[in-house]
Amino acid sequence: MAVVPDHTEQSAALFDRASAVTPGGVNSPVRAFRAVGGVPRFMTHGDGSHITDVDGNRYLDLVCSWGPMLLGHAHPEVTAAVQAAVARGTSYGTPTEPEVLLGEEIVARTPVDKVRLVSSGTEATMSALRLARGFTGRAKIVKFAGCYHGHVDALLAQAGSGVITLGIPGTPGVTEATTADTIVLPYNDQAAVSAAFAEYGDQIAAVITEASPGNMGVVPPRDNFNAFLAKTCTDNGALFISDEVMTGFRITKSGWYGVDGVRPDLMTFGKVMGGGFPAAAFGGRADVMAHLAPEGSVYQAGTLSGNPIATTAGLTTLRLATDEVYAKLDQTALTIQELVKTALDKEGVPHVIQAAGNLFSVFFVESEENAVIKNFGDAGAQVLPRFGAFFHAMLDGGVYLPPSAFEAWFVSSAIDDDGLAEIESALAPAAAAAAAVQN
Ligand SMILES: Cc1ncc(COP(=O)(O)O)c(C=O)c1O
Ligand SMILES: N[C@H](C=O)CCC(=O)O
Repeated sequence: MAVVPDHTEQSAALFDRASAVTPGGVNSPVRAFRAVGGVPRFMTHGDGSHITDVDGNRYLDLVCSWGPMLLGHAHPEVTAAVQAAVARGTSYGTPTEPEVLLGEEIVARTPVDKVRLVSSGTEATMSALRLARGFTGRAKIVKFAGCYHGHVDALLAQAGSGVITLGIPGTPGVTEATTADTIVLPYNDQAAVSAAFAEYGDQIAAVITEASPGNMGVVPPRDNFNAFLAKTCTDNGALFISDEVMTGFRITKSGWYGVDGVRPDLMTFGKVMGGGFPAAAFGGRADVMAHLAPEGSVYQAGTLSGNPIATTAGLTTLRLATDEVYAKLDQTALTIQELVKTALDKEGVPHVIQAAGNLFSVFFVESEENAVIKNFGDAGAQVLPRFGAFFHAMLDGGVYLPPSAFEAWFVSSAIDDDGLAEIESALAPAAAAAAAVQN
């Protein structure tokens, strides 16, 4: 059960101390509550569907560490496997069996022939780009506005997630030279892609896209956009890179690939495959992956890559993520969407809920008439103060949402009927709070 938050003194005190030693008081900008205001909550522990902060407030968690905690917090089998692995030793800088097992699991679940393990989604996309450039001998990369692929210099242009949440137009420190070969196009816009290939076709190494974007809110591909991208790349000798860091092993056993079946040349993974530890991966066609060192000459490396604790946590998580788990995640996500819609409709708050499998988000639009969020521009046209009011009322009601209107909501299989009831009772005052905000 959630404990309705009534104290935040300990979080406030820790935030002050954190701000003295860390920029903005956080180690990743999206945690800072900047877009919604208020004190970020410092968590001490999680159990199943809930997380508890230093003041003893207990929240039903719809962030799930931004995706990884598919099975909920402190799952007993994951915890036991990790404890056993830690007792054996934490890192050797040599190959180990768990990384082979995790690699096999990824290859079995997805269309990649070969996979290389890294420690973060950022590393995965950065390495996939380098490999694509090394393989094709070309420099230019196409990305889409509102897609976020981690904080890779060349991919920060018009990025989603914290970049849009904080309204950062471009990132100082990223040189013009670094982004000179990045072509940024509107998402879901086939004509724009065709025009870019007409102009630069023989210079484009790769198109990278979130498999189904979740970093400008959830904006699924329309009209077979991924299939169109894959074909356009093939026709022009470029590689199609599908970033499944957020969607991989979450939306289905493989990811968004399990929904649209479009086979990319390269894929990137992270989040769920680390089971709450830093593990990520990129993989793809055997002939492309063969260009990677030590087999080929495109260099890529990592002291902690394939770390035995992270790979044990990821492998145990994936093995527990059965068809039944995915069915439950889908049903839970559907029920929450229905609850949100009922509450907002009751208060007459215009909104659109968009989903990609069990990932979804709520857009507080000005009017519901013909409202579909297709791209970054549509996502940016929300009535943002409504989200802030809604977010804080949910938090006060014991439900922890992403503190941004531009992020997906994540469910875990640990959410039960009691958890759904907690969400339902938080929603009534939250919808009223959103309704009270004048446009
Ligand atoms: C689609 C996508 N790609 C890449 C990343 C970067 O992953 P990480 O934060 O592990 O570097 C993220 C999330 O941060 C993401 O959502
Ligand atoms: N939207 C980001 C990843 O998906 C959120 C995680 C972060 O940047 O801390």
